[in-house]
Amino acid sequence: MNEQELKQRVWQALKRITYPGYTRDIVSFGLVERVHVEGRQVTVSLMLSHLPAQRQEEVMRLVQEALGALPDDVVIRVEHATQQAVSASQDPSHARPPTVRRVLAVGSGKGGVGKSTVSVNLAVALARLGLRVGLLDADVYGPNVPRMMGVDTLPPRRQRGRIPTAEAYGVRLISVGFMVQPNQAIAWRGPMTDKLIRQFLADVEWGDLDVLVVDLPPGTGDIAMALAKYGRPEGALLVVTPQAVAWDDALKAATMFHKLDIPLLGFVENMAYFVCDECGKRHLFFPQNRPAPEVLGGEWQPLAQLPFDPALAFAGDAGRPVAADENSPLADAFMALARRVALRLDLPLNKDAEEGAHA
Ligand SMILES: Nc1ncnc2c1ncn2[C@@H]1O[C@H](COP(=O)(O)OP(=O)(O)OP(=O)(O)O)[C@@H](O)[C@H]1O
Repeated sequence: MNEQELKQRVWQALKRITYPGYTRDIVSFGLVERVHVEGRQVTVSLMLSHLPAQRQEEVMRLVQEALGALPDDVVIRVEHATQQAVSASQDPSHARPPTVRRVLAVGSGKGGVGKSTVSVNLAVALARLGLRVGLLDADVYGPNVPRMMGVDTLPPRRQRGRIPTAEAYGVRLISVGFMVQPNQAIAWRGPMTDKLIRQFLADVEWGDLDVLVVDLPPGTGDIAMALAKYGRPEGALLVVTPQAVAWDDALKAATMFHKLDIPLLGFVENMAYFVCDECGKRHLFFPQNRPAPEVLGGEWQPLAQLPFDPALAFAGDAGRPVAADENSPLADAFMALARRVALRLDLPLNKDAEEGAHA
C-alpha cells in the first residue's frame, strides 16, 4: 500500500465513525481537520475544541479504535488540531467577531411551531430594550425571516468581500434567503452549511452587537453543529407547542444543545392557548402534554407562554412584527421574554428594563 492508498484507507475508516448519538459521521460534521501521511506514519488532526471535554475524549478514542485496524507497521498519531494547524479562515476564533458580545441560538425540534416568529419578535423586543441586536436567519429549509421583517434585499456591498446587513425595526439582519433565488430549493450538505455559517459570522458587517439571535432550522444537525463551532453561543432557546409530539422533538434538540455545550436558557411555549374574541374565554386546542418536571430538571417554568393569535400570522406575512407595536398585549409578552433572556445572557439593561425582568 503506497502513501496515497494509505491516506484513502484512513479517510474511509474515519468516514465510518458515527458521531456519538447521531447517525452522521465525524468527517461530514467537519471534525477531521487533516490527514497527513509520511511513509508509514499517519497523523490525524481533529477539530474538537468546540465540544465538551468528555465528548472530545470519546471521539479521540473512536478514532484510535477505527485506525487500529490499519496494518501493524503503520504508526498512528491522533492529535487536536492546533490553532496554527488550522488555516486562518477555518479558525473558529476568526469566525465570530469580538464585537459580537453574545450569541443566542433559537431552535425547535419540530418545524412550524413558531421558531421564526419568536426569533423575529424577540430580536425586535431586545432592540426596544435599547440593545444592539443582530438577527441571523440560518433556517436553510425555510428562510422566512426577511418576509417577517419586511425586507427583501440586502443593500449593495460597500467593501469587497464584506457582506452588508439589512436593517429593520432597529435590528441588523442577514438571511440565507438573501443568498438564494426565491423559490429555489437547495439541498444543503454538511460542508456547505459549515461554510455558510462561518461566512455569516466572519464576513458579515455586524458591527458592535450586544446579542446576535440565530434562527436555526428545525431539528438537530449540521447548522447547530457549525454554529457551536464558529459562533460558540452563550445560550439556546427552544420553541415548542404544548403537545407530546412537539416536546418529544424539543427534548432531542435540548440534548443536542447539551452535547454541543450550549447552555439551554429555557423553553418558549407557543400557541399555548387561544382567547376567543366572542366569549372572551381561554381555549386550549393542543393536548396539554408536557414532560414531567423532573425530565426538565425539576421546577420548571416556560420563559414565555404565547397565545395562538391570528394577529401574529398576519403581522408575519405583512412584515410588521407585533413586538414593534407599543400598544399590543402580544408585544408586552415579547418584551417580557426579551427581559428574561437579557438577564440570563447578562446583557446590559438599563434599570427600568431590569426591574421589569423580575416581574
Ligand atoms: N402564536 C401564533 N399564533 C398564530 N400564528 C402563529 C403563531 N406562531 C406562529 N404562527 C404562524 O405559524 C406559521 C409557522 O410559524 P413560523 O414560521 O414562525 O414557524 P417555524 O417554527 O419557524 O417554522 P419552520 O422552521 O418550519 O419554517 C406562520 O404562518 C406563523 O405566522
